[in-house]
Amino acid sequence: MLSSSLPPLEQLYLGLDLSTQQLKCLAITGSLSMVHEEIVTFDSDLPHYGTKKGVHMDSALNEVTAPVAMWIEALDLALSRMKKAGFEFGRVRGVSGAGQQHGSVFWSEEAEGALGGLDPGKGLMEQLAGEENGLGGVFTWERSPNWQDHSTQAQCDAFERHVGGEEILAGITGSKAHHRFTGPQILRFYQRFPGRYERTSRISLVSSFLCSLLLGRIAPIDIGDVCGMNLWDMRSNTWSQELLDLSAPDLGSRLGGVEMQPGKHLGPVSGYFVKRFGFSEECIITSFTGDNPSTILALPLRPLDAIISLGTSTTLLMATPTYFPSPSYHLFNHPTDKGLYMFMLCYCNGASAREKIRDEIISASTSSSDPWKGFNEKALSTPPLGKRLKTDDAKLGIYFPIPEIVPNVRAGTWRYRISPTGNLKKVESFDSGADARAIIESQALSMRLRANPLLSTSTPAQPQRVYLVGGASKNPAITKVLRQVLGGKEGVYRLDDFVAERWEEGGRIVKVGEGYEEGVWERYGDVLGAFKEVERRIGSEE
Ligand SMILES: Nc1ncnc2c1ncn2[C@@H]1O[C@H](COP(=O)(O)OP(=O)(O)O)[C@@H](O)[C@H]1O
Ligand SMILES: O=C(CO)[C@@H](O)[C@H](O)COP(=O)(O)O
Repeated sequence: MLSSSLPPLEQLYLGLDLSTQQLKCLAITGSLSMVHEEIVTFDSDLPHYGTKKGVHMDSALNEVTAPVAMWIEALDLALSRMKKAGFEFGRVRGVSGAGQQHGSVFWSEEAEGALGGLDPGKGLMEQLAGEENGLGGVFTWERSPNWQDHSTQAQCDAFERHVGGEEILAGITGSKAHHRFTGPQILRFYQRFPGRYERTSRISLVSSFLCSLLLGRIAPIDIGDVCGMNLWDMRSNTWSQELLDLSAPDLGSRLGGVEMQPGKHLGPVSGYFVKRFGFSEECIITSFTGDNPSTILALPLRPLDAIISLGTSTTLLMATPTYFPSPSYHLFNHPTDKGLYMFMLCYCNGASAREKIRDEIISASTSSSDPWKGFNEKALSTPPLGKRLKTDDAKLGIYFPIPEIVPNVRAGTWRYRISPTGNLKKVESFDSGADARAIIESQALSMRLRANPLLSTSTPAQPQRVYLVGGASKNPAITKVLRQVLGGKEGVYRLDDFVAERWEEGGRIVKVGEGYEEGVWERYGDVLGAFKEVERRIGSEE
């Protein structure tokens, strides 16, 4: 928690982020200086939900969900802590926010009445959440499917079969069918719980759910986040009626309208927050969007600039004016700029995969106050591809402790050696330095391979600038290997503070190094074909 004294009457703006592991709440001034930060970490602050890294996993069903009550309690807790710390809610002029993408929340017909009639004498939990699992009549399911869920293969197949294949679905919705996308998830919900679906009157995304709590009525889904559902026709910017019909009866009315106007003022904050926390009646709630669309708004991206978010998921984001859909990546509507699209790659095996390898190769006895020290030393003392001499084999390792999205394969670890003549050989183990380096290299090689269609409009096929954000962006070994593999003509930068002073770069972004290292980038280019072949072999093992 960080608080500082404010000049009198300075107006404030609040930003909320409901991500996988935490609810973050930042208060900034009109000149974008941060004055307060409140973080509720689900596992440690709300341990009674029993989540691990914010979710419950049922490996037998490949199911990953989060308790909706936990999110409601997190909002209660964050705002209560701020009030206790003396935060002046009355100065807040506007609130917006972001949510982890794809997750859905199922409201009953009691929801609108409950949201609009909250008693300021009581907490949110006791009014919106019933006894059983914390939820009563307001929700028809106490859980929300998480983006790491892999339980919807049959439903994804149905989506692609229905339109004539993954290419066609990607053409319509900007993405092929993905397990985590809301359309296939709703189809599974309807098939498993037809009675609950029948009692569902509205369905929100995580972003519009959080917005609804503050607005005191169910908020529309936003134009960027809607593209993570496999239900939105990107060509006409309308719901795809054939995909709605495939998913569940009368789905359109349950999803409601989509907010087409970016950053729209949806209305004043609900009276509940005025009376309970002291918000001004004039405080405006604007559209909330997905966490990735909102990340792209943190920077004035130019063509071929890329943002890589190294959080629970790894995502690579770029802005592009061309709608060129492919099953290999996602295209979303840009959340604020009509006519621009957000290119995205999203990997499940980001932070947790790196942590797992770190814990496997670094014994407890060598642990220091920095849990990454040993891992970093090993990664940095190993040459690119674990290859010291020209006559050595190159080493490629793929580490997916949980099933992966890109490519869509089961959990597992695969290690291959590539001989100087290009022959691939599967092996059981590498030395620990090669493992440390290979996990970062393979995550970066996968991004390079898939971003190539967009990047190859320039020579060499590298991003202009690479901006790194999220938990691992402060790790020097991870950032070094990433820039060696991906390049970056104008260098690689880390955002020290998302909230820049009206985008004055000085002091807010830190150059972590040149992107392009002559000779090294080319060496990684030489193994891209072998990397693709390894992925093909892994896929055909299924
Ligand atoms: N110094 C570090 N080196 C590598 N990884 C780190 C470091 N610090 C934090 N992380 C990783 O960052 C992850 C959390 O990232 P964050 O962006 O806060 O997550 P979220 O996806 O919830 O927004 C943790 O799971 C951890 O593995
Ligand atoms: O599924 C995706 C994007 O498609 C994820 O990026 C989620 O949006 C959650 O992200 P984090 O919790 O890692 O920020």
